[in-house]
Order: sequence, then structure tokens, then C-alpha cells
Amino acid sequence: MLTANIEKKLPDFTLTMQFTMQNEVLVLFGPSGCGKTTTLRCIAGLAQPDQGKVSLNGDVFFDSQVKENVPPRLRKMGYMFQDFALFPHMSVKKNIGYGIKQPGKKADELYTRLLDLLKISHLTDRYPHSLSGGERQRVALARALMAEPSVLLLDEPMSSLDSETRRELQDELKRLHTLWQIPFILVTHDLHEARKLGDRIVFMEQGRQVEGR
Ligand SMILES: Nc1ncnc2c1ncn2[C@@H]1O[C@H](COP(=O)(O)OP(=O)(O)OP(=O)(O)O)[C@@H](O)[C@H]1O
Repeated sequence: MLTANIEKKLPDFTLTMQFTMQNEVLVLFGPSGCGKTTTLRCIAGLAQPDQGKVSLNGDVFFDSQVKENVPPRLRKMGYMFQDFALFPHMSVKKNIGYGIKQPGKKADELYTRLLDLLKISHLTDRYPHSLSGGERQRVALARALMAEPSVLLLDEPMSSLDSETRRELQDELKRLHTLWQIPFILVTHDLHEARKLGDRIVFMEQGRQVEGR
């Protein structure tokens, strides 16, 4: 169970988000600038709330009252952000491999499956600067999935993909979720995608939840 209680002052409003989720797919949906990315960043530890608490299955990652703030790499979260760059000096293969927790047959199988699924097998020796936006996005997604994280945070992971790849990837994400049974938080601007993938949709405006089911 992931619990997030986040209060963070931003230039135009104070982000105030509070939710608890089981091993489900929660979608954050709302207009540009309403605080979706900042919410994910606070959960991942890439931004610090002014007040609040973030915990996963009883492990406290952030607690303003006791000044606890676990660094991102120890939070066991996989994330893929719009601006989260791939390592420029590493090949695609190395970038994806960076996420591996435990090398071995299982990791090799997952690697092959992800390359195949994301149609990036032919890119493994290339470097990020030579990839298109959509290719970079697919490599970044493979890296996030490769780590077999305890929580997966996805910030518009499919925004630069063509509609067919997007549909396939949506289906695969759903399958992976069923298989792994961990919390997924997905930010999307696509209501169809939100409805297809989300067990729950949180509608946000100006840093607050305005509607949800
Ligand atoms: N590091 C920062 N410093 C100051 N203000 C920020 C920072 N990051 C975000 N903001 C502001 O906080 C608000 C929320 O931004 P955020 O990126 O979380 O929105 P979003 O809902 O993810 O938007 P989008 O859909 O466009 O990606 C915006 O007004 C943004 O300008």
C-alpha cells in the first residue's frame, strides 16, 4: 500500500494531495500545470514536500515531522519522467541495463521481452543523441520496467508514440501490472488511455483533487 500526503507550495498555488492506493493503477488527470508531475516527483523523492508523509507498505520515505527523507535511489521506485534524460554517454543497451537489480536469466528474459515489445532491438548499440523522441521514450520506459520496481511512476510515458505502438504498449502495461501487482501511477492527457488503464482516476485542478472515483 502506498500512502501519499503531500503539501508543497508552488508559485501559483499550494499542491495538496492526499491518497492511499493498493496495488492498482491510479491515473492523475488534469490540465497542464495542475501539479501532476510535481506529485510524482515528491513520491519519487526528486522533489521535497514542505509538509507531509510518503510511505510504502509501512516503509516511511518522507515524513516532515521527523525530518525523514529517503533518497530516490533507495525508494525502490521505477520512474519515467518527461524530462528524465537517458545517460548520454551510455549506449541504449547500457541505459536499459542500468536498471537491472539482479543480473541473471530472469533479467535477460525480461530485457529481451521489453526490447521486442518496445520495438527497440535494433537500437541497442546506439546512443541517446541519435534517437528520435519516441525512441528515447521507449528506451526510458524499458529502463524503468527493467528495474522491477515496487512502484512504477509514469509521466506521460506514451505521448510520443504512434497510435498502434501506443495501443500495444497500453495492453502490455496492463499485463505487466496484473503480473507484478504493484502500484502504478500514470499521468496522461488522454482520457481514453486513463479509462483504459486506470483502476482509479484522480482529476486534478490547481494542485488539488477535484473529482475521483
Ligand atoms: N521546480 C519548480 N519551481 C517552480 N515552479 C515549478 C517547479 N516545477 C513546477 N512548477 C510549477 O508548479 C506547477 C505545477 O507543475 P507540474 O509540472 O507539476 O504540472 P503538470 O500538471 O505536470 O503539468 P503538465 O501537464 O504541463 O506536465 C506549475 O505552475 C509549474 O510552473
